[in-house]
Amino acid sequence: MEVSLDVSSPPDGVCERAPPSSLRAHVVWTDLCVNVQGKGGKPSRSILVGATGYVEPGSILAIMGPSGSGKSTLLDALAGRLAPNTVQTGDILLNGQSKTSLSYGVAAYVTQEDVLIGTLTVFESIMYSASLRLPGNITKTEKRAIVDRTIREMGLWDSQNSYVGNFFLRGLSGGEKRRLSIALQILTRPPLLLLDEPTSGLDSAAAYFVVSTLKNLAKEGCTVVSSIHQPSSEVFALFDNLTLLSNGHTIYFGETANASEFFAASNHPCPPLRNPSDHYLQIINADFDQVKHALKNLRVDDVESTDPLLLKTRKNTEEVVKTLSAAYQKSDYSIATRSKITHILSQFNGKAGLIGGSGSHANFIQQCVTLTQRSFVNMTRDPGYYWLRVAMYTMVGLCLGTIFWKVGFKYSSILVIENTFLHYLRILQLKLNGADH
Ligand SMILES: Nc1ncnc2c1ncn2[C@@H]1O[C@H](COP(=O)(O)OP(=O)(O)OP(=O)(O)O)[C@@H](O)[C@H]1O
Repeated sequence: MEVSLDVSSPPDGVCERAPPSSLRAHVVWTDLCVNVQGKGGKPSRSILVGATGYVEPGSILAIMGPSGSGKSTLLDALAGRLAPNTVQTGDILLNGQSKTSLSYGVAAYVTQEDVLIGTLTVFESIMYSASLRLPGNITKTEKRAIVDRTIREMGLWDSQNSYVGNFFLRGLSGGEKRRLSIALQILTRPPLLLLDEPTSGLDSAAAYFVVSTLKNLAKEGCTVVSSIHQPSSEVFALFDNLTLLSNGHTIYFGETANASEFFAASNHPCPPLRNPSDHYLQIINADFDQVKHALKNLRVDDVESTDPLLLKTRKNTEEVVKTLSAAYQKSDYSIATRSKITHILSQFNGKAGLIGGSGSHANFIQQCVTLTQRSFVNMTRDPGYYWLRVAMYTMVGLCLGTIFWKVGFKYSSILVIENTFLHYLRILQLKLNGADH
């Protein structure tokens, strides 16, 4: 996959639109549980168990864990967008107050799937989004500057005139689409930015670039929470805090740099020269049990010599997860997390700390004009959506039109039309009867 990073404008630059201090988001969650209701009398299933943590403006939190460990569930709970078949207990507080729903502009969420319009170029996608979401009172030049800066920040400068792409149209690579999705969300500099696997589909250089950009947004005062799969050691080191989940249980929450101490104290030290994030994930990923089993069946024992963690000496993951989770609950890291939460909440004691979004998006007319324009561009460029329909309706028009061709304007013309229909019906009936026999 080829990505073009605009090295002439490194991400650590512009802070013109950082959220003001009144719009900074301190988020804490305590004893957060999410259960999925069972269908047809089946018991409910826990997908997040007693998660406790915090994230502050200026810092970036990584949510890591094997597939199905509950990363997206935690992000969804923080964003208030859990599925209707789930039940949430525990507290999520935004600036000390219970968060029911977030005001417009407070939080932005980059989902795991890219939701983009394939017929627009990168520039158009960001420009239309800017017209819809930036305040109506900013000038065209300011808007253009914000769009250009966002394109540069996400390393999309060289491909700004490329189409996003769809079934009919070859467009951006998967990584570029991912960066465009992020660009659309950081455009408004939201106080709280949640991202579900923003680096999936990116190579290590592009992943580093994206996370560096997120880190710079955090430095501007944004609160960033991101789930991430298998980061390189350089990318991993960019995160300030880490929450490690396995099967919904918290294995670790705390400073990223302290995780190695915790694992060492729990008899799972990270071997020298190993990427720490790979090490933590290998220990808590039950899929490696199956790898071990499969390799044992294939008698591939010599793999043990290169990676003792994976084969004979590997303990059952379920046991390891239970031990680590219990060790974390009793550890100083868990105590430190709770006392930090108390400290954060004490800042908002008695104060109305719930931030409201700027609410400053384009007015109704501006939205209507932008959406109509975007829809027209989309329709005219999409052969499936527009041109095929034009062809289909022309054909239908011709078929119906020929029935009335030269029938005249007399009363008897109605009979001619009726007879024509009856004639067609008779042919149809005969054909059907013929098919029956
Ligand atoms: N609404 C739901 N209904 C039923 N099961 C759900 C629901 N949401 C999540 N789950 C289940 O909960 C578990 C955790 O899901 P989640 O999407 O949070 O995992 P994840 O760590 O983000 O995984 P991945 O890395 O593969 O995206 C999975 O087993 C998933 O099937």
